[in-house]
Order: sequence, then C-alpha cells, then structure tokens
Amino acid sequence: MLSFFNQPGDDAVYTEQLCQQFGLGLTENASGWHLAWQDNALVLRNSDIPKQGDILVDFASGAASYRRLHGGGKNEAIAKACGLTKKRDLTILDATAGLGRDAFVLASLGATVTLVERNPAVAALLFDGLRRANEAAELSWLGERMQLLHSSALQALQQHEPVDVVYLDPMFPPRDKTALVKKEMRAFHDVVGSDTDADALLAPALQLALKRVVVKRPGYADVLAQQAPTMTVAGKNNRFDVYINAAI
Ligand SMILES: C[S@@+](CC[C@H](N)C(=O)[O-])C[C@H]1O[C@@H](n2cnc3c(N)ncnc32)[C@H](O)[C@@H]1O
Repeated sequence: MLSFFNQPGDDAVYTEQLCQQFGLGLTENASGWHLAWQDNALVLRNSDIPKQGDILVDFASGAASYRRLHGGGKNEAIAKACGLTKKRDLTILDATAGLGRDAFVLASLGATVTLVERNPAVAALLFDGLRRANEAAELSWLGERMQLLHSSALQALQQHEPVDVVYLDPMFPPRDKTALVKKEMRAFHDVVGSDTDADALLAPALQLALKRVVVKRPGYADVLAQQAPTMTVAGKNNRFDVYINAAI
C-alpha cells in the first residue's frame, strides 16, 4: 500500500477523510513514493529521486489551464476521436482516469465526464484536484461536468448507466527507459505499474457505449484485445483507436 502523510497538513479532518475514503495507509511505497501536502494541495512525492518534482492534479493553472485556453480545442485529436466535433454535450465514461488530464480536455469542450480510477493514491490526487478546481471561479462549469468514481473500470463498466462514449487509456510499458525520465511517467510506473488486465475492458466498454469506444495507445503499441478499430485518429504522441457502435 502506498504511504500517506507524515503530517496532516492544515486540515486533519480532511486528511482523515481521504485516508478513509481511499483506503490509504501509513507506510511508504517500496520505491519511496508518498503523499504529502504542499500549499494546500495533495501531492505525490519521492525525495529519493533527484530533480523529481511533486506530482499533483492542477486544473486551474499550469499545463491543463494553458491547454484549455490555447490548445487546439475541438481540433485536438482526442476531441475528433470522441466525436466532440459533431456534438459537444456528450456523456463520457473515462474508465482509466489517471490524473484526469484527458478528462479535463473533454469536459472543457462540453462533455460530461465520469472519471473512474482504481489506484487509491491516484484517486485521492484526483479528488483533491477536483476539490481545488471547484473553488476556482473560471472553472465554475467543472462541478457539473466532472465526477470521480473510485472503482475498478470493470465494475464501473458493468454497473454504470449507458454513456455516449467510453474512453480507455490504460498504462502501457514504455518502449525504452528514457521514456521514464518524464516525471509523471516514472511515478505512474512505480506507483501504478502496468495494467495487464486492460484487454478485458474492451468488450464491456463496447456493451456500455451507445456511440463509440476510444482507446488511447502509444504509436508502437498493439491494438487492445487484438481487435481492429473502425478507424484511427493520429495524435502528436499517441494514436486513438475508435470503435464505432453508432453514428454521433
Ligand atoms: C495512463 S493512466 C491514464 C492517464 C489519463 N488518461 C490522463 O489523462 O491523466 C492510466 C490510469 O488508469 C488506471 N487504471 C488502469 N486500469 C484500470 C482499471 N481496470 N480500473 C480503474 N482504473 C484503471 C491506472 O491506475 C492509471 O491511473
């Protein structure tokens, strides 16, 4: 189990709530990762790795905010793959939410997104990022369009009401070690590991999605579950395999 706080931050009650809600313990992860508070934000930290900065979910500033304001908008590959060029108010289940960057792009374009994350530490980071984002005046739309579900994807896909789109972005082993240098990738490699059960998500995703399933893959990776997509949209660093159930 991943470690949790060496100190409770400013709000011991909130810290305790996070521990209870996400089943977080008090011992350190074998590779030195632990959760901590920094400037009222929950962060994932590893002091043993030189130059490794804190990892946190920050929708209101930094890269996410820049991408929302100056990114490609509905011309982004992810938006095209999900069908947001045709209809803005889609419902989307992001079954492998991670730090919620993709979900945030989709929600900022108008979709209502359920973010499913099973890893307790990552889910807690997301929960705290959503809490802070909900306090930001410029993100007043966010509370209605982004909801976190701490659950396994399989369970969520079996129990959730139908959605227009299911979005999948499971972990994939990096092609070489240099890819791990990217700080978030390294953290995810150490804390989450590889999602070896990812193939099993495609069939239930296709059952739940009214319109389509979108799978994000590194360019070098095989298709999920050896199932050929209806079409592929090329992104800058990844591709999006799109499985169409019905037209949007
Ligand atoms: C590559 S990351 C997703 C990154 C995300 N798309 C983003 O933009 O930040 C994959 C995440 O999916 C989660 N995950 C993988 N398989 C899952 C499953 N079966 N159920 C729930 N979460 C899962 C992992 O814990 C990890 O946090």
